[in-house]
Formats: sequence, structure tokens, C-alpha cells
Amino acid sequence: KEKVEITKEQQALMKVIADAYNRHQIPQDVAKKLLQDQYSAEENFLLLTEMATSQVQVLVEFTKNIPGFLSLNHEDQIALLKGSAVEAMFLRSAQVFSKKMPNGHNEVLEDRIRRSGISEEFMTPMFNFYKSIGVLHMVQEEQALLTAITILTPDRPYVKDQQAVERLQEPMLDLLRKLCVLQHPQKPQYFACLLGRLTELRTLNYYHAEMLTSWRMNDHKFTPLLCEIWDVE
Ligand SMILES: Cc1cc(Cl)ccc1OCc1nc2ccc(F)cc2n1[C@H](C(=O)NC1CCCCC1)C1CCCCC1
Repeated sequence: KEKVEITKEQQALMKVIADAYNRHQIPQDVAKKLLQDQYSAEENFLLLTEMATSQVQVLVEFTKNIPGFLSLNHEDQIALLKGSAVEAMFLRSAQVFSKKMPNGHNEVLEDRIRRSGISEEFMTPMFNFYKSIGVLHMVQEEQALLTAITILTPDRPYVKDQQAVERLQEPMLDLLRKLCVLQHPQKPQYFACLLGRLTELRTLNYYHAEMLTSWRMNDHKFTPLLCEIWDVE
């Protein structure tokens, strides 16, 4: 039986990433807001663009705290953020969706999202992903590392120095692997399962532009920041 040990520097890395992630949490208020009232497709779309815009700003702050990120080539820093923002958004949405709420609230939230204006065809892949994240019951550290690993994906479009990104991603993957063994000793496949979620996340990336343009309303308006991040307009 392999004796897994987290080294001193891995403990330090975990603290930096977890603190950065906790400091830059999107307030849970989007779920609360959705539970408060039923909104029109237009209001829901506006809510999404507001939440998504603030999520991107939060993501940039989190990313700047990843050790070594600011030493990467500047164009590569942008390419990594642009390439991972949508996945980080869905990952964050899944974490918000999976938070246990008082009786019946999770069902109401799902219903509000189902009727928000997103086209029917995207509901299944989106909720399948949310449920597959929910059943993992990830701890905060795992969520933070998984987000950092998503951002540090070397094979994003236009990344020039992929090796430099791999050198930053590898220690995160090694730390996450150890954390999974320590946190979920009864689930030896847990780490592999987490990485499998990142593959599912990429498929949602593929749908995102169409999810937005097919939102059940006319005249979809996006903020300039979202035009940069979402392949729209
Ligand atoms: C992330 C995303 C991308 C595309 Cl293209 C389409 C859709 C989408 O989010 C769906 C989605 N899944 C959710 C699960 C739980 C939840 F509380 C809100 C959720 N949302 C949307 C949202 O506010 N997401 C933000 C969450 C915080 C981080 C930034 C994003 C609300 C917008 C209002 C109409 C009901 C859906």
C-alpha cells in the first residue's frame, strides 16, 4: 500500500491556491436570486451576463495568484484565460448548483434554470455535468486545484510555450492526486474521475456560443469583456 505524503512545499502551494480561491468566490447570491423570483428570459439573460462578467474578473484575480503564472509569456497568459474562462464558468456553476440547500430549494433552482431561456437541447448535457460534479462531493481544496488545473491547460489555442504551462500544471496535478488519495481513501478511482470531469467540461465549451445565441429572446446584448470570452458577436 503506497504511503502518500504531502510535502512541505505542497502544503504551501495548497494554502496559496485555496486562499486565492476562497478570496475570489462569486457570492452564492445568484442561486438566492434565482430562488427569490421567476424572471423573464430577458432578465435571466441579463443576470447571466452580469454574473459571467464578474466571474471573469474574479477568475483573473485567482489566476494571478497561481505561482509562476505571471512569469509566463504575456500572450500565453491571455490565451490561457481566454481558453479556460467558459469552462471555469461551468465548473463554478456546477459547484453553486451542487451546494446542499434547505429542503426543496435545489429542485426549485433546477426548475428556474430549466425555464430560464436556455434552449432545451442544452439542458441534458449541462445538468448531466452538474450532477456528475455533485456526486463527487468535492472539498474546497479540490475545487480550487481543479480550477487552477483547468486554467493551466497547455493545449489551449494560441499558447506558444506549452512546456512552460505543463511545468506549472504538473505540480497541481500531483498535489490533487495526493489530496484525492488522502480525502477519499475508499475511492481509488476518485482522481481519475475528477480528470474525467475536465473532459466533460470541454464538451460544454463546445456548446456555449450556441447556448447564448439560442437564448429564447431577440437582440442578445453582451458586454465587451464577454464578447472577448464568449465566441459571440
Ligand atoms: C455558465 C453558463 C454559460 C452559458 Cl454559455 C450558459 C449558461 C451558463 O450558466 C447556466 C447556469 N447554471 C447554473 C447553476 C447554478 C446557478 F446558481 C446558476 C447557474 N447558471 C446561470 C448563472 O448565473 N451562471 C453563473 C454562475 C456563477 C458563475 C458565472 C455563471 C443562470 C443565469 C440566469 C438564468 C439561469 C441560469
